[in-house]
Amino acid sequence: MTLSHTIASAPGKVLLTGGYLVLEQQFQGLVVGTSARFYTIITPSDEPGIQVRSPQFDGGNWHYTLTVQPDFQLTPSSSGTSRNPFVEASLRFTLALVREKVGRSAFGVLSTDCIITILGDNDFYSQQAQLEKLGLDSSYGSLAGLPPFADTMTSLKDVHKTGLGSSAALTTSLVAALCAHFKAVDLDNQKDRTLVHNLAQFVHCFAQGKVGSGFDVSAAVWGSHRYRRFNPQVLASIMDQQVDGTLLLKHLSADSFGWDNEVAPFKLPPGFDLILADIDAGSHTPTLVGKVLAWRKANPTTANALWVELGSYNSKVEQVLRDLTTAEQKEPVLYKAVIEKCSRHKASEWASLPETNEVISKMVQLVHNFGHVRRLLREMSQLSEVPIEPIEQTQLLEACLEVEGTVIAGVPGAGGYDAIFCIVLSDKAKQQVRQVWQGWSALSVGPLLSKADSKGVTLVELADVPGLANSL
Ligand SMILES: Nc1ncnc2c1ncn2[C@@H]1O[C@H](COP(=O)(O)OP(=O)(O)OP(=O)(O)O)[C@@H](O)[C@H]1O
Ligand SMILES: C[C@@](O)(CCOP(=O)(O)O)CC(=O)O
Repeated sequence: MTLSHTIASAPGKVLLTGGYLVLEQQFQGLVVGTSARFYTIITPSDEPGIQVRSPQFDGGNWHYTLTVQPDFQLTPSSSGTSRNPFVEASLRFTLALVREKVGRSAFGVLSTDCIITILGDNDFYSQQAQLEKLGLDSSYGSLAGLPPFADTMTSLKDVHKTGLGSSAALTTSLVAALCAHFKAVDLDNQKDRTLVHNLAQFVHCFAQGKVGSGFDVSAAVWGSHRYRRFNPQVLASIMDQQVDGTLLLKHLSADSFGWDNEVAPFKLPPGFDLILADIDAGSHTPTLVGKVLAWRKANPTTANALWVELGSYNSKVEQVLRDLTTAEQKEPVLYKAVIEKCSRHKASEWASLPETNEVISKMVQLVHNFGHVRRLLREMSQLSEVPIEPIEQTQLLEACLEVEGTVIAGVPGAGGYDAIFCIVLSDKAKQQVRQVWQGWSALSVGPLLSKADSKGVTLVELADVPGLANSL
């Protein structure tokens, strides 16, 4: 039987609230999907084996041989550092599970010879080399002029990533594309989507060598949502290279016992635009996380109180954002007028505007609650001596908040010197914030093109995505 090509796409993420806390089931995080996405294209081939290409990278080529008799085995032809753990784990475990799901005899008649092309939106990686080659600065306009899926002119090992979650979006798009290509799932079916989620979490954890919080894979599958993690035990028991398809299907199916993660859909309120910047200084997230957790362990009483207070302000931020969405549905005219009005003033001035109404008071509460979130993150920084919102970032965020129409400015995820996000109310504010970034000399601040996009993993057609066909 021959199959035509299949393309699956999954988004990147920004963790607005819940950094560090989402590692624990007791707490939740607010994660927003990005318009930057990964695409996996599977094309049947006459050449034997599975060839995987990442044309944006030097050395982005891997070849695998799959045998099913006498044992199911995936053998990579590359070795050592040139192997790609995320691609390899996606292929090994997804194909094993697919074979079990579609039935061994049905799988036996399918050809698995194919070419798999992996493409990530430019926003996932620093575009500095392309911009320099073209003699362009790193402004928003220059970035927007680059071709889609531009060559990074470096290897995956050396590329500067921007923190949108490339490995999670890659894993999710590859797992979903394989499942869909071999007709093991229908992504419109909730249980099948849950299977894709559980499998992508397993693959991602296996490839990174530990069970993490999983919010990045969750965002790649479900898009924007309020996230509560799964019990890590659900994966710990099957984290084994030798795990077979039967066991995988049993543990990863939607009905399987133990999956207690929560996904509550979420969208930014109308008129709220998310903009992002990559900070060139960068931080090593695992080091930050390791130090914060070590401090938490050594100081349980202080840390617990801080975690609980921060968790409560994180929830308040989410609730006000939800209330604003409801207010827009109930009173669209008033809501629009308030957004208009607030876009012409600094957030610090909103509390003293002469008008009083429910929407303005929600806007003021949002600013107030997010101020507390940042205060508590700075307290965490000071107590643990980890630069989560370091002073250089505080100064930049405060400058962004001086722009009329900026609602929120913060460090996403684990914080550090990696990135910042702002939520603004107008195009003018967007431009002005980007001007602040461009003129900022204390840190090198590079804008990203991404917007918020709440859509999770999907199948797409070649013609629907500019640049996709040219990259094949
Ligand atoms: N385009 C790609 N093609 C193939 N593999 C990729 C691609 N992009 C990322 N990867 C895989 O993901 C790995 C990077 O994962 P890692 O966990 O280090 O970063 P990350 O936390 O996902 O980064 P970020 O959030 O900054 O994007 C790469 O080493 C590679 O194995
Ligand atoms: C600190 C942490 O909660 C968030 C890290 O997020 P990011 O990779 O910085 O987006 C760790 C995690 O959940 O993986």
